[in-house]
Amino acid sequence: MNGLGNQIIVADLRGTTQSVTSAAAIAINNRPETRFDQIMAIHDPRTPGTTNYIEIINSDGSLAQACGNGMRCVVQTLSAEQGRQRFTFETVAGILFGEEAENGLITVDMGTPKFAWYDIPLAEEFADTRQIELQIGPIDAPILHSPSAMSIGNPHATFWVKDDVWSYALDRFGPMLENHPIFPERANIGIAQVTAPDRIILRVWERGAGLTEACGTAACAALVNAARTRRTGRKATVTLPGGDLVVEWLDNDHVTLTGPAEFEWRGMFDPTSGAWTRSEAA
Ligand SMILES: N[C@@H](CCC[C@H](N)C(=O)O)C(=O)O
Repeated sequence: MNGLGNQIIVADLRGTTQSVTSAAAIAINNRPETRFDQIMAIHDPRTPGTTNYIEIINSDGSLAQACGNGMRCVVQTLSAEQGRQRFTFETVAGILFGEEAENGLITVDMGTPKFAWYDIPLAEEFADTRQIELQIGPIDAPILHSPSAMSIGNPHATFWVKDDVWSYALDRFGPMLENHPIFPERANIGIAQVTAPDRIILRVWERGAGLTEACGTAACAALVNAARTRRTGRKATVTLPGGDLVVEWLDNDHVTLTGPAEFEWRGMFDPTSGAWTRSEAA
């Protein structure tokens, strides 16, 4: 599937006790026809009252706590299968809600943001994570500096720029920033330009996946970080290379993410041979 242009594999593991191993994820991603950003593995529910347990695997084989675009793909998959629109999921980060609207757009409630340095987590104490000390480039003329940091289940840093987000070599800076010692669990790195109180342009280097067409949790982080630094209001359209997402930070502190999700093809994966059999195109 794709969630606004990024490649998502939705793996149906219901009725099994299997999970996607790190080695299997790397092997699947090494095949050009099955490159992905994340695998969303759907499991049977573990907690009463939830629809399914969802496991999230990055293309480098690491586990992620949250994935906004992938969750929309999961909602789309289950709503096409079951004819119902509302779902309650459990992930390692907690309980999430997802809903498909009449117009086909999908909204996921991504839960509440966390700002304390130890919750993000950061390696050292910062009293105020709206602006942390981190920069790249010459000390007296940094190229990127003073990002806002937060967690929306997974760790994010949003760097603010006034000019074109495309003029920054994110493919070069991304790996350095993702793996900077200030982020003990690594981090997703966004470069954001606020163009109006309700509009943000965003590019993202994803932890464990690299440059992406779209990252839902980074869009949530950009809006929340923009609102808490008074750059925007609490609702904005976030434009990523793959298209637009609408993010809202509600009065009850939850953050919602709305956007599309599309099928590309369905198939069966044989873990022994590593081969896919395509059964149905979108
Ligand atoms: N593509 C995602 C985020 C996926 C997880 C991320 N790479 C991480 O490791 O935290 C999204 O749409 O939110």
